Amino acid sequence: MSHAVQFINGQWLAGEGKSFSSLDPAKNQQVWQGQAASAEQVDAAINAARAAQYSWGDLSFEARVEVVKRFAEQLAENKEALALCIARDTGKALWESRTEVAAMIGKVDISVRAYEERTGTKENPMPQGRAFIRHKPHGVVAVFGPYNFPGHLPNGHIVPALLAGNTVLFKPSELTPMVAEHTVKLWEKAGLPAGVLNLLQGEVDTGKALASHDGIDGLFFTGSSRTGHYLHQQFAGRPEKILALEMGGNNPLIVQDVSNIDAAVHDIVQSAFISAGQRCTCARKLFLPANAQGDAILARLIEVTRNIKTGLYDADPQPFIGAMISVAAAKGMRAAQQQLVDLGGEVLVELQHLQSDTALVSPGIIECSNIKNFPDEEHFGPLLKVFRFTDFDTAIDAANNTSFGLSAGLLSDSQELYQHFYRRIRAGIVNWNRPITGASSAAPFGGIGGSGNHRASAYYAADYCAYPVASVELDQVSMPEQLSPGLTF
Ligand SMILES: NC(=O)c1ccc[n+]([C@@H]2O[C@H](COP(=O)([O-])OP(=O)(O)OC[C@H]3O[C@@H](n4cnc5c(N)ncnc54)[C@H](O)[C@@H]3O)[C@@H](O)[C@H]2O)c1
Ligand SMILES: O=CCC[C@H](NC(=O)CCC(=O)O)C(=O)O
Repeated sequence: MSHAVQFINGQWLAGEGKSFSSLDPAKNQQVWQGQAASAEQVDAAINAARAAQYSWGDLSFEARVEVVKRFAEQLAENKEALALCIARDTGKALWESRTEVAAMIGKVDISVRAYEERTGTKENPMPQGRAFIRHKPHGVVAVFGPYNFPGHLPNGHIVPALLAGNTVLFKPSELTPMVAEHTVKLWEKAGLPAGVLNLLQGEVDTGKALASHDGIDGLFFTGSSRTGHYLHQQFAGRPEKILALEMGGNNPLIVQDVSNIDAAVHDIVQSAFISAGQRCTCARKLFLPANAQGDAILARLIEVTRNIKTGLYDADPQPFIGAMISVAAAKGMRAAQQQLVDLGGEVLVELQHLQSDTALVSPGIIECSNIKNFPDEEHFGPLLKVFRFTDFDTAIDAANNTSFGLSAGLLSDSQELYQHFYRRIRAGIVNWNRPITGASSAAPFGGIGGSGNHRASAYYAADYCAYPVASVELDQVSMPEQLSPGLTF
């Protein structure tokens, strides 16, 4: 009998579509198998969400907060099991999976604060009556999640959407279905009413059936710029449906005038190689001065990078990075490295595919200063490209020479240099002497250019989960103190 992996209208059901599975990319073992949701099941889930929306949205905000806080309690009670689930579905080291679960728990209180601050109710005095600004939910929204933070990032849409009174159709990445199932079971234990959150597991066909369905009022997406642009085109001509796109990056990190070389190298490594380079905010391009200090930083970076431990998510001691999401992703990084060599890049540390039947790779560094027309592509893995510069503004111009604009950073002892960098750099996250990964949930999280559509997530997710309603109200209809000219009563 097929595994009941779809959660529709409060019931766990087997999918009616194609069978698919998830492999533990570190151990090359199947950890999950199920059938995708069919178009008919997508339709049924949307109908269930629509049927549940009025009663969910009619609850007081406080009542919705109670349910969401019970979910946070479930996360806390099950944090180790969920962390192991994330590690097995993604390959990421357990120490890091635990931080992802912690981010999921922290998301709840932050989202409650954000809702109240960004979309709460405000009353303003007026001569006759009362003026209010309130917010209302869009209705039925679809949430699409990526594979790299399969718990935390869909959670960053689902929690604010539910708090605002929306009902949700959740379409997780087909690469991490086990995490999605585990998370939705915790929502079920938290007592969400039937139909409020529906899980639609499947591959692209399921995603297309959901995204193209006229029964959704909006779609909140985290994933690649390729898919995001596809969805943006699909929603063209449908301004009545809200679309929030959180997409990729091709992020620069510039270093100039640092006195602590080890600290600079630490922040470069933390920016480029954490999560095996599978974070949207990872540093992809490192700009180093073409001088003795730049040489010293590069030499130390090469030495530290060669000693980075890659390993199984449950190894003891823990590795810095675990496996990438799939063998295909690992091969893709090798191909990207070769493409850059063919364009004139020089391998300083070779990105190696450590075990051909797993996704374990070691991080790589490639000197790309001599590559003309450097490809503006996101290589979503642990491959750092190095560029040497002699003029700081030229480095900033090169850093801005991208269609993306998610994260950027400067490592420098000079505040003046940072103020100049801050004024010139184009990105939604701009850091100084801190890694450019690890953004706070208590701040807006979004990029410009091909990294987003001006709907920042995290603390600003509340903004796209509800629409404003301005009202002027009087307890009884009554005549104004003074009639307008030309009126006779
Ligand atoms: N900006 C951010 O907040 C952020 C965060 C994490 C990851 N990302 C980006 O996400 C990417 C990695 O995630 P991914 O590979 O899972 O992204 P992806 O675009 O391949 O998939 C994301 C989701 O979209 C679905 N999907 C894919 N193609 C679709 C289609 N044609 N129609 C409908 N649905 C479709 C997938 O099933 C999945 O649920 C990287 O580019 C990374 O930079 C961005
Ligand atoms: O992979 C993409 C970025 C992951 C992470 N960013 C966040 O967690 C943003 C905060 C939030 O969405 O709550 C990072 O910056 O490393």
